[in-house]
Amino acid sequence: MVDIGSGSGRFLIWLAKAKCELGNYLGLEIRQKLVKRANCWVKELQLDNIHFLFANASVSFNNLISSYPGPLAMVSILCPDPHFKKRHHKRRVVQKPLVDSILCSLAPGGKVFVQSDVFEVAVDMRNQFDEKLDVLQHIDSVDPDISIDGDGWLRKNPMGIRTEREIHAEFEGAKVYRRMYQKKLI
Ligand SMILES: C[S@@+](CC[C@H](N)C(=O)[O-])C[C@H]1O[C@@H](n2cnc3c(N)ncnc32)[C@H](O)[C@@H]1O
Repeated sequence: MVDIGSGSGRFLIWLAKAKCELGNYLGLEIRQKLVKRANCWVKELQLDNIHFLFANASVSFNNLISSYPGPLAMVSILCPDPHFKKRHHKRRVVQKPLVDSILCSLAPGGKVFVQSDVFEVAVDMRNQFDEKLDVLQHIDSVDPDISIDGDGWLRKNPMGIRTEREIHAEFEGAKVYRRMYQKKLI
């Protein structure tokens, strides 16, 4: 699993501890200090199934992942930086080339999980992944236990582990908008 913009690493470290049977976890983060600190925690916790890499995912995702032997089970992009100003939207991490690379690297049945507490950013991510509904399907059409609200957002975090930003946003009373997709089997 790859978490893009892993921040403090909280989410991925908890996941790697809780679901060690599921495989390997890689966090990509553009802030080197956060990467260093997260890898220190990994060492202290003696986890051998997780690593954080200092990388600009927009530029390096494809290269990094193509050197990994085997397809990905999941890619998450959780509360990415919003870059509110219109002229800065091109700095948002979810752009067409990244979406295409993610879809290429996912195993059939592999999942993409995106969320944001900023509605406009969530809609932007949703639009970009909804454009790929020939390859992907939204998880509510696959898993009857998944509940979505009237606007198509997941009612709760399906991973059961929250990110740092998510905790902060929910503590402040904000809604977190979530979508999860699964790559079709054929
Ligand atoms: C708002 S924080 C959210 C962190 C974490 N996902 C969470 O939900 O708590 C966004 C993170 O993405 C990182 N980031 C932004 N652009 C990135 C890029 N192109 N590649 C990798 N990380 C990036 C930022 O440094 C920051 O740590």
